[in-house]
Amino acid sequence: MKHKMPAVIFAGGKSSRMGEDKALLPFGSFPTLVQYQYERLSKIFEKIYLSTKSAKFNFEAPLIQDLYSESSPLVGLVSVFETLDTDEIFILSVDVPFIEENIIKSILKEPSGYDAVIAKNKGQLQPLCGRYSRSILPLAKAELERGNHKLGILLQQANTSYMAFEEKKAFMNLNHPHEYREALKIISS
Ligand SMILES: Nc1nc2c(ncn2[C@@H]2O[C@H](COP(=O)(O)OP(=O)(O)OP(=O)(O)O)[C@@H](O)[C@H]2O)c(=O)[nH]1
Ligand SMILES: [Mg+2]
Repeated sequence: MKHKMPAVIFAGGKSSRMGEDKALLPFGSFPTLVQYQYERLSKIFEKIYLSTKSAKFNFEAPLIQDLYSESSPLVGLVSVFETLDTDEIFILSVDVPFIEENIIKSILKEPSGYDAVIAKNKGQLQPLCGRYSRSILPLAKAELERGNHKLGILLQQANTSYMAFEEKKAFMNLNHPHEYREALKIISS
């Protein structure tokens, strides 16, 4: 059975390190990385939204547009809770194509009651792979108003549960062109 908690793919960044919009890069057998992530999450979640600044995608999917002009995942997070009428969401970044179903499912199994349940891989925080509750919104909004966009700091202040993983590849993050090229080799092998 698919999970009722909505999932949101964050895909509204500037991709300044990639040099072109990474959400729209071809990936695997899909025309874009965002569609690849969307299809994978569709196996787990009933409903998936795309968090973005603009309607830039070439396939049908529900969008949540940013309500603020600054650029950061925090802007996406606040906009999601101010748009959707839902208590909890699962967030995944568009640029982690090798994230595994069992990682997501183990995060979903954690009891609720936290402001956030976030993956930590080899000690490194993965703020865009985790569950967020609406209870984090006042703190998130205050940080946004202060211009402090660091999710790590928000999570430190919140009642956050961290789930430890020791994965080699699953959290590989595509920020630079060489990381995209490496990911293309992995997906085609
Ligand atoms: N909705 C939304 N998503 C964002 C925003 N800024 C970043 N993201 C997403 O958050 C995720 C992680 O951000 P980064 O890896 O830093 O991506 P980025 O900001 O596009 O890339 P850089 O410009 O190289 O930092 C990516 O999936 C981005 O698409 C934003 O302002 N709004
Ligand atoms: Mg960024």
